[in-house]
Amino acid sequence: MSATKVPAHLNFITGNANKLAEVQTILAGVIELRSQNVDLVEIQGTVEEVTKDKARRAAEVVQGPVLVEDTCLCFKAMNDLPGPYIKWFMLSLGALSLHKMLAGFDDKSAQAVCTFGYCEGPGHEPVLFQGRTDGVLVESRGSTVFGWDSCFEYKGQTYAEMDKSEKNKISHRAKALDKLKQWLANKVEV
Ligand SMILES: O=c1nc[nH]c2c1ncn2[C@H]1C[C@H](O)[C@@H](COP(=O)(O)OP(=O)(O)OP(=O)(O)O)O1
Ligand SMILES: [Mg+2]
Repeated sequence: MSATKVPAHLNFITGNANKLAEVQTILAGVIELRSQNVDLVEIQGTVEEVTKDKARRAAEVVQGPVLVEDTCLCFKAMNDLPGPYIKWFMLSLGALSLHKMLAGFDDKSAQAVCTFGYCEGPGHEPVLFQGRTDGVLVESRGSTVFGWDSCFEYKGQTYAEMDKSEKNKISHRAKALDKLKQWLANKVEV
């Protein structure tokens, strides 16, 4: 694999305004963040495969360096499904019914997984940065503005019940971005 150069700015390709807002906040003062809204095809596979493919497609579309991100919600009782397919369950069930997916199971453990992929350009191998946060799936509590935030409880509070600044300290996304920041700071070539 050829070495990936650490970029001077990032071009975050996403169709999700809530993700973008969190990433902007977390990376403020660290690196310049630009963004483009591109609806990318998402393949089936492991989250690593999905994110790498997303990064390669985005790099092809913009013909340059890109950052993408894929978010999973994994239920222990379902051996980590829905995982990368959580988006489709959210679109069908909505935040108010999502908890019913585990109605038949005692184990409500859930893990939020965020995987960023940075690709230097068409033909380059993407670099991945992943963060995971453990919680439980609960009946919706709090604002339903952002995906399953109101259904994912961490230490007694759902993501939707926390202040944004609190979520951004412990979230799957913050943990993944910590790794990205380290990579930027150390200028480690992967
Ligand atoms: O922190 C989060 N808190 C609550 N819900 C979240 C979070 N992060 C993503 N989500 C939702 C959005 C989508 O229903 C699914 C991930 O799907 P995912 O393909 O990664 O996101 P997306 O299609 O909305 O945007 P993108 O254009 O970046 O692919 O989980
Ligand atoms: Mg998506």
